[in-house]
Amino acid sequence: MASPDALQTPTLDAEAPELIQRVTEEGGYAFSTMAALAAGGDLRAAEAAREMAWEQLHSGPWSSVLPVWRDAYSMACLHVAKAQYARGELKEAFRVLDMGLIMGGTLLRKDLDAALHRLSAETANADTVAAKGKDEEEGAQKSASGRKANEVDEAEVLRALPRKSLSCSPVIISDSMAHWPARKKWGDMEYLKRVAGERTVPVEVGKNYLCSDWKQELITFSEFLRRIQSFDGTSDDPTYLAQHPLFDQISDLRKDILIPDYCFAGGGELRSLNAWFGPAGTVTPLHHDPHHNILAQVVGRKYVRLYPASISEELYPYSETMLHNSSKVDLDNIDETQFPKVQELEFLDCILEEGDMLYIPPRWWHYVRALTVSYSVSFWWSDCGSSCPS
Ligand SMILES: O=C(O)CCC(=O)C(=O)O
Ligand SMILES: [Fe+2]
Repeated sequence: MASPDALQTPTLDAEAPELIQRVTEEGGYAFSTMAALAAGGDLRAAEAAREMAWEQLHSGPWSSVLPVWRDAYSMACLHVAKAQYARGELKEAFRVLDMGLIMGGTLLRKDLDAALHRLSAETANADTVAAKGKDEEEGAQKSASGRKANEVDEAEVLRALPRKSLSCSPVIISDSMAHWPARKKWGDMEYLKRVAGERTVPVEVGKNYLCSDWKQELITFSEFLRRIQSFDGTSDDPTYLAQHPLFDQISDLRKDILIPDYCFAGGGELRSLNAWFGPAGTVTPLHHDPHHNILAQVVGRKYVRLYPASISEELYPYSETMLHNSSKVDLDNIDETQFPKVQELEFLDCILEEGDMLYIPPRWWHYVRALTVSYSVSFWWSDCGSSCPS
């Protein structure tokens, strides 16, 4: 049951008049009227305001959405959640606040976080028990060189990468995260359900993001964990919580990880922390990123294949702007007529074991396949000009 006192929203209370003024200047008269009613606790007005802001967020490409509408969306979410909370509708309030964090602007983030914190504390003792499943383990198979990426010769590649300090080459860093609380806690589904079960997260469903039937969904973390447990690799497509800033969204999970010191070497600046959680069989197709990356393997194992930035043209990057950092080559099923030389290209590969971190230099191509249920965290950072040669 919700406690009688309301969810506190100090930033909203302070910023509301100016925010409403700015929305009105952008023509959002109806929104402003509804927001004013919502401030008095009117749930239907709050929902109407949220709908209006949602429409604005979907009125064109994301980059053209005015920031004021993103803040307006957060504002409406806070009003909806407050009204739901007052009615004891805690699950609904969780979802709405998470939507505010995922889709909204930065202005009211503190209030969204504080409200979620309050809800989490109140539901901490809720019954979250469910059957614990077995991790799916995909056996690595022996094969000749020029093998497909899903045919891993474990003996050959295991720990094939050199172990040394960070350089311009990929390197595995072992035994550097034993002290992370996540290493002990995340193996326990009940813990994850307890701290994040009610939270809404964006997930990807499909073979991989380059496939036509790939889609995105918003589901609760509990539902996500249920899908991981029940995924058998045959009937459905895997659900992948991929490249999501989960730790900005769920502060309890952020407490479980530590930023590796390497990310600050050379005066670098941290760019993003992302979660990559999923069942065995998720694939991130061959692509490259502009930043330095430490991919930390907290739970489970992953196969990673890497090609240097210097051979980019031989990997047939897409020409479209959105996909220019992805390769047209499907490493799981290489089309040899279209890409005859790819089999001959040299690559590095490894199995990233639980507790390992992999340093991936900027613009190095990488393909990643989960061999078991897998929870990884990536840390992207930029340096100050002394970048590795491409
Ligand atoms: O783990 C994965 O599936 C992909 C990770 C990745 O591409 C990255 O960290 O940049
Ligand atoms: Fe990547």
